[in-house]
Amino acid sequence: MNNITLIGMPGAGKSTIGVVLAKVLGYQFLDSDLLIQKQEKRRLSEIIEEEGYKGFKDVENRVNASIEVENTVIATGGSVVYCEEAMEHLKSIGTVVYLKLSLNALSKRLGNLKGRGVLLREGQNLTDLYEERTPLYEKYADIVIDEEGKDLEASLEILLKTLKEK
Ligand SMILES: Nc1ncnc2c1ncn2[C@@H]1O[C@H](COP(=O)(O)OP(=O)(O)O)[C@@H](O)[C@H]1O
Ligand SMILES: O=C(O)C1=C[C@@H](OP(=O)(O)O)[C@@H](O)[C@H](O)C1
Ligand SMILES: [Mg+2]
Repeated sequence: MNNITLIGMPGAGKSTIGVVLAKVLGYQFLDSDLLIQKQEKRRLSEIIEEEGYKGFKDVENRVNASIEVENTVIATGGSVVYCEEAMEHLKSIGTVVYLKLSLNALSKRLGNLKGRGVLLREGQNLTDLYEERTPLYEKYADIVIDEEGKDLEASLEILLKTLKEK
């Protein structure tokens, strides 16, 4: 199926770039974080607070693994790469694009991680998270887009060019 799924660290621009990409391609746009909130009738922060780290991942896995769409840009939450079943499903319904940004650039872009609802285990910081997740983003990516030093327009341009060449 002809979908494009965006993965990457929180703050990489999955939601921001995703909606513009969908417009340019004439696709639908789906933010799977919002789908989780809709299905659970709770905000992400409430799910994390009430269900804990593992509970949130179970919800995230279930919701993402159940997405059935066509011609859609799907912006995922940064933690979806922990969900094996969901990732295999997303790979089976389209192209997975990793929006890659250095730790340095991300830390400038992101404010308070907890306040943003980033899924952190006890004692984990942004560096730990980056090191833990980078191999997973790379493992699942069909395409890697390096956003370093690029504004939104430049990132979008290279993404469109890469998709066309594929
Ligand atoms: N080149 C860029 N591409 C995408 N977003 C950018 C860029 N530069 C700055 N930003 C900002 O970074 C943030 C990305 O947030 P968001 O789209 O919510 O990311 P994600 O969904 O990956 O967590 C937004 O505030 C956006 O304005
Ligand atoms: O990376 C994370 O741990 C998370 C990122 C959030 O989405 P964004 O990646 O869109 O910020 C959201 O899914 C959730 O709060 C957990
Ligand atoms: Mg997002």
